[in-house]
Amino acid sequence: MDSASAGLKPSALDLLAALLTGREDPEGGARWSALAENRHLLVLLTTSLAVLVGCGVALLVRRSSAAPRAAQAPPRPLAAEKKKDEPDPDDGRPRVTVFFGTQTGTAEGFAKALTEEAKARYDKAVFKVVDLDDYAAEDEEYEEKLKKENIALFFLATYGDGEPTDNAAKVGKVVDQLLSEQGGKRLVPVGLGDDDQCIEDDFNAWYELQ
Ligand SMILES: Cc1cc2nc3c(=O)[nH]c(=O)nc-3n(C[C@H](O)[C@H](O)[C@H](O)COP(=O)(O)O)c2cc1C
Repeated sequence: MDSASAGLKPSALDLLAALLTGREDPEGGARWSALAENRHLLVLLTTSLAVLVGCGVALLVRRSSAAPRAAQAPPRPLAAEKKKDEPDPDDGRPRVTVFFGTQTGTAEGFAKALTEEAKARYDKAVFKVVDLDDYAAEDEEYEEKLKKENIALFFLATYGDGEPTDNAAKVGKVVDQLLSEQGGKRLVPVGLGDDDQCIEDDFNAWYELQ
């Protein structure tokens, strides 16, 4: 039994139910007249209804607009990107730096070929191929950094009268002397190639000696 049929004034819920269902029952007339009598309650109910509908629409809009944005910008991986000059973590493994000085890519190609082969053979060492131009900015910095190298290999092309390439200009001609001055020990003999013949054969001949 609802409040209307009990002869009581309709409750707010009764009125809301009537509004939502649009029901016209015998007692409905009494409900609507009660509504008309209480204009404040009517305003309150319609405002509440509008707010409810508004919240629902806002929720739908937020949900539908949030989905494509998430698809456009996938979350970045949490692991921090390694900076270019960040030192490698010292995990006790031998470190081999393979430098190249090149003008047209030949020396770089040999440096990378040897590194790939060495990586496959010695998986306990860490190999790094380095463009000499990117290694340091000043002569002193080259010396300081070279002192800290563990094992270093150099692939250097020469031009003119044995001149170094542009990217190796700072150390190319003096690297051998520089390293021996710093107490470096020669691990493998110097290999010389002559492009007038077949430089790949020269490289392979040196490589077979190792
Ligand atoms: C203009 C020019 C000058 C060169 N001068 C020399 C030289 O003096 N001594 C030498 O051994 N090779 C010389 N070369 C050969 C290069 O060193 C050789 O082609 C080398 O493989 C190029 O290496 P890159 O591609 O790494 O720069 C010269 C090549 C050119 C094009």
